[in-house]
Amino acid sequence: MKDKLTIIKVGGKIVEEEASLKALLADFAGIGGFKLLVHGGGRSATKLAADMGVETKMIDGRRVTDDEMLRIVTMVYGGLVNKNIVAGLQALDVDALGMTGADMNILRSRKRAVKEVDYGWVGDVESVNGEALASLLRAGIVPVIAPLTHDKQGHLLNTNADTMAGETAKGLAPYFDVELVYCFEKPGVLRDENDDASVIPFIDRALYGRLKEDGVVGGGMLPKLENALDAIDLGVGKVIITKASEIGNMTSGTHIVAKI
Ligand SMILES: Nc1ncnc2c1ncn2[C@@H]1O[C@H](COP(=O)(O)OP(=O)(O)O)[C@@H](O)[C@H]1O
Ligand SMILES: CC(=O)N[C@@H](CCC(=O)OP(=O)(O)O)C(=O)O
Repeated sequence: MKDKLTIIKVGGKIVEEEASLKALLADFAGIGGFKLLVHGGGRSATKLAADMGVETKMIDGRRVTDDEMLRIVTMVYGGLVNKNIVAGLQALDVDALGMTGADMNILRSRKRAVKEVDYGWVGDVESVNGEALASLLRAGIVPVIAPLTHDKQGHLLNTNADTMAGETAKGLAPYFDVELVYCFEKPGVLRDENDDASVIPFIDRALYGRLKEDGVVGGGMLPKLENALDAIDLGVGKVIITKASEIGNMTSGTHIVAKI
């Protein structure tokens, strides 16, 4: 039997506020066994960009990343957000190691081809060095991964943090029994975004198609659900989308399944 590994993805709204991040890190520190954290920080990047007079453009939950925006996201994700999380976890006696996809070549990607949209310096993941991550985990280290990848030609690429989490989970599935938790500020995927009691308990690919068509899910929820469904199809044992305060509770939130 494989050892259990818990992968937590935490995004923008939680990481940008000191109090919610602190609470999340304390809950993460309390998770037993092997664990890994993938973080976003989209909102912090948008804020810094605005302070610098740089406009943000998002399409289907993904950031259009020109030269200037790549510099901003590298500073925010690889620097500010990542290192604050690492310091916070070290204070809780979690032996965290902050990494981007370029470090140890853990996530290599290819610049997204221009079709209807030119996303600029955005990477689609091509390979995950699961072995390197597994050896870090087995050495007692807790990787903290920022949403940046590289193309092995010297370029960093901006990569959606939900994709980073899904790809990391798939890359580690041969080594561990992986549970992937996407956490955010709401209690799960909601039928009515303004009603926290309307959590959809199970979503499979067919239901996702209908929810997207009906406009029930949109924006940042699209990459989350697409990556969650891919992870379930490719060997990840369990995927849930839930509230940040519920990361230790694998029965909460929305469960992503192959078939309802
Ligand atoms: N049906 C839905 N249920 C819950 N959230 C939804 C739904 N549809 C769209 N969303 C939006 O998706 C957002 C989460 O995606 P995102 O902002 O990318 O989060 P994060 O940065 O935490 O990953 C929510 O804040 C919400 O506004
Ligand atoms: C290509 C792309 O969209 N990259 C994302 C990476 C950060 C992210 O996903 O952050 P959250 O999890 O906080 O949304 C972006 O720049 O917004």
